[in-house]
Amino acid sequence: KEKVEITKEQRALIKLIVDAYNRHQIPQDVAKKLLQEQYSVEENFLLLTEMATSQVQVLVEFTKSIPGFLSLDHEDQIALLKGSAVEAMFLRSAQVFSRKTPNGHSEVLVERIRKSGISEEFITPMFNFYKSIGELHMVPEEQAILTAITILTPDRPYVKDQQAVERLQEPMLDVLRKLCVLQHPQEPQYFARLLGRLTELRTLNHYHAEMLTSWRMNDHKFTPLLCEIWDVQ
Ligand SMILES: COc1ccc(-c2nc3ccccc3n2[C@H](C(=O)Nc2c(C)cccc2C)C2CCCCC2)c(OC)c1
Repeated sequence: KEKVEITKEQRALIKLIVDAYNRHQIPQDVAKKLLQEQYSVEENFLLLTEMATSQVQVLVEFTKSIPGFLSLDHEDQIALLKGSAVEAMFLRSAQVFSRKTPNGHSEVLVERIRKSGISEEFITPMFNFYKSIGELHMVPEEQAILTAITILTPDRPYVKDQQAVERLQEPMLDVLRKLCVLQHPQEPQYFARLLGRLTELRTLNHYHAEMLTSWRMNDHKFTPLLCEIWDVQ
């Protein structure tokens, strides 16, 4: 049985990524806000665009802390951020969703999201994803490194030097694989299941623009940053 060991360098990499991930957290009060009261469809849409806008700003700061990212070609840096922002948002939403909200409250959260204004057809795939993330019971290290791996996806549109991105993603994949083996010894397939979530995440990418434009209200306003990141307006 191969003895899995995290090297000193890998421990330093984990610490660097986790610190950056914790440093750049958006106010987690969105779930609390949602539990407090029922908002109108318009208020929910505004809350969503505010949350998404601040999430993109947080994502940029987190990404800048990934070793080697700032040495990539500048246009490739933009392509990686643009290509992963929506996935990072859903990953973050899934983590907020599956965080231990006091029991009984998660039904309230589910109801609030169901009635938020999002079109019926997107609720099932979105909740399926949140549930599949929740079932993994990821530890914070895994969440932070999985987000870094999502950002460092070499085959995003318009990335020119994919090899350079692969060289940054590989050490992250290696350290995540070791973490999974050490944190979930009973589940040898845990690492594979974790990566499988990234595939599910990409499918949410396809719907996200329509999720927004089909929000049950008229004249959807987006911030300039969101127009950049989301394929809307
Ligand atoms: C594109 O369509 C989406 C995207 C995300 C959600 C979403 N899933 C959530 C799960 C738990 C808690 C809140 C959740 N959100 C929204 C939110 O803010 N997500 C969020 C963001 C955006 C950034 C950082 C962090 C988070 C949590 C609430 C926005 C206000 C209406 C209700 C959803 C969504 O719900 C209908 C539709």
